[in-house]
Amino acid sequence: MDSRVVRPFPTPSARQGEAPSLGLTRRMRRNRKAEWSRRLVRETRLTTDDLIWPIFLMDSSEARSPVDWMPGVDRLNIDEAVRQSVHAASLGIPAIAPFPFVEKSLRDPTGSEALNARNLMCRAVRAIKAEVPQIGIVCDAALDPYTSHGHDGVMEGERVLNDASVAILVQQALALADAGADVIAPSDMMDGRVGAIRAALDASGHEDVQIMAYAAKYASAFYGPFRDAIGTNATLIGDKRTYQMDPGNSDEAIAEVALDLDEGADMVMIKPGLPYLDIVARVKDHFRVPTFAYQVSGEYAMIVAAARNGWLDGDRAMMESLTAFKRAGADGVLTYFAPQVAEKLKAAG
Ligand SMILES: NCc1[nH]cc(CCC(=O)O)c1CC(=O)O
Ligand SMILES: [Mg+2]
Repeated sequence: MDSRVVRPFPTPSARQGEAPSLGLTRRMRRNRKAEWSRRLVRETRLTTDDLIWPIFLMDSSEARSPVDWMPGVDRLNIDEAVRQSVHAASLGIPAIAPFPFVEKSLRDPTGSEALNARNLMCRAVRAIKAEVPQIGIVCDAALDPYTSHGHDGVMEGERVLNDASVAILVQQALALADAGADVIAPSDMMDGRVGAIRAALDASGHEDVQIMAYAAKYASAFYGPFRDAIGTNATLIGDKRTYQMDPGNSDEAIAEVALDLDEGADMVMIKPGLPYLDIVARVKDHFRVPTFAYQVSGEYAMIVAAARNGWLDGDRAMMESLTAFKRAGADGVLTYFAPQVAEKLKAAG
């Protein structure tokens, strides 16, 4: 050990000037002494270009209805979703990711409403594209908003079927692409769906539609508030552990990402976000491809709930958590905070 660091500590009563100097060569605090210097040495920054904004859609004459488990987040009707997309584009947010709250009467065992070219998602995508063509629209491919059992695929008894589900997801993806989706984001975790969707998109003139694969999606408790937002907390039977990943696994995430890239994914995603930053870092280091993370509903709810109790500074926790995604290697983040962050970054200049 360096002898300089074993000197006796100055007594607590000693004032700074009177204390014997530790004689340090390197003082890490020097670069932190003022804001200009902290700015100069900062390694990562969050920008508006890093944001994808997930929004919730509903079929309603009301413009908005609050999501109880996500304070500050509302479901939007199509007109309001268009207005909010205009707002997001004006703030410079590159893309939105709509999710539908589907009427209970439209949910059935096979999620057939997902294939309806006039369903809520398809109508919203068309309306947004017509009004704000410059904003990217990332559309989820999964059946859970549409199935009476709340699973992302179709079932036989207790089992969620893989290949039969993929056949339907492909049709759903085509309906979304026909409506004008820029990116298809399969969140279902069936095996082989990226390749099947890619082939079908290519065969139908949608070569330019990108795929953002929810490649490493874990069976997580942090999706709770999302299931309130789209009404699957009431429908879901059992859990999703036979298709979403086990939270204990890391090598398996590498295998999942490798498969999705081989099958044609343009971008990959890790989900949830903050509890899985090790996976984000590992995937980015390993593959060097566009890598995204989803700061999911439960992460949003934790920050907002604590902030509303006065237990933490919500704005700072929001910025810090999102900067952490960038530091871990994410190229961008899906976050319910997107418009707040964009406003804040704009105000800061
Ligand atoms: N295909 C379902 C889906 N797509 C996005 C989320 C969660 C997003 C969030 O919690 O914010 C989920 C939930 C789930 O798998 O049950
Ligand atoms: Mg997979």
